[in-house]
Amino acid sequence: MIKIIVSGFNGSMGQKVVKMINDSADMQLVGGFNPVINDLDPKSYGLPDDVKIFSKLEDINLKADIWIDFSIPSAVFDNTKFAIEKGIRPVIGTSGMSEEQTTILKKMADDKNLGGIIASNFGLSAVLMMKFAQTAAKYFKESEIIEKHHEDKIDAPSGTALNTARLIYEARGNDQIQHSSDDPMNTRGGDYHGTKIHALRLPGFVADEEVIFGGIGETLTISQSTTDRQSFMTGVKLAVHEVMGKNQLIVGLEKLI
Ligand SMILES: NC(=O)C1=CN([C@@H]2O[C@H](COP(=O)(O)OP(=O)(O)OC[C@H]3O[C@@H](n4cnc5c(N)ncnc54)[C@H](OP(=O)(O)O)[C@@H]3O)[C@@H](O)[C@H]2O)C=CC1
Ligand SMILES: O=C(O)C1=N[C@H](C(=O)O)C[C@H](O)C1
Repeated sequence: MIKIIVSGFNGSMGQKVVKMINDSADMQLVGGFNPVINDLDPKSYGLPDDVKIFSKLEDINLKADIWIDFSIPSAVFDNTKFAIEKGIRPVIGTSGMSEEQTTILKKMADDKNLGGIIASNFGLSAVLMMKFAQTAAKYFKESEIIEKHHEDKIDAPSGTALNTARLIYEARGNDQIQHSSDDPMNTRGGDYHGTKIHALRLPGFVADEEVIFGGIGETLTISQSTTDRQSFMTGVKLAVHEVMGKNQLIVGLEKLI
């Protein structure tokens, strides 16, 4: 049985993850973490009595195999550091970590031979979009990204958009167009590794992304649309199983599928 703690267990994603665990024969929810709550009674969240709810990292004293994190950008680094220090394999979906923070966490986990994953997106359509964009990047030197999310999303641009831009950059190698600085009205988006990113936050969206490549006399658009957060659960479940057999921290679900 794979014993799991869910950080952000009562959020939009956390609730889907809790259901996914409860529906899986080989997984067991042992703990939930959220420092914003006062009520530590599992029954208040519709959870069985044997699930322990924590509001302080230092109180977490459970034996667990996996730490799943869908919390907030400002907390995810410390949460993941805590899990790695405790020898709990991190499966991290929370966005907003810098490349430097990811590098630090990867080194910490790798030094302990601890499996884990940080994935900007657990959805199949987004992961395939990133893979296709990597292929297209070899043939088109210019690209821009438009990402569209619900109005409650804290961070911009999205982790997926940043990861897409980074993968495009890696695929191009040195063959990279350099952009001049942003125009004064800042209507041209932010530049990340040579790809401009435009972030929309509007009611009506869950999570969409378009990667647009421009060439001489032609454009190529790769787009994906998320209409239900349930779509992320296949990837989260796969990640949980995969990291149980790994001894390093993987960055990106595209490395596993
Ligand atoms: N990788 C992927 O595939 C996906 C990633 N995400 C990312 O996951 C994160 C969560 O998204 P979503 O569920 O929509 O957001 P929600 O706001 O619905 O959920 C976040 C939860 O975390 C709680 N929380 C606040 N502070 C902390 C903390 N320090 N530690 C643990 N939990 C905390 C919040 O509590 P309270 O509400 O009480 O403040 C809330 O319950 C975001 O960063 C989002 O970008 C989302 C979808 C897919
Ligand atoms: O906040 C969200 O909703 C999502 N966040 C992730 C991101 O920042 O890319 C993944 C997906 O886009 C949904």
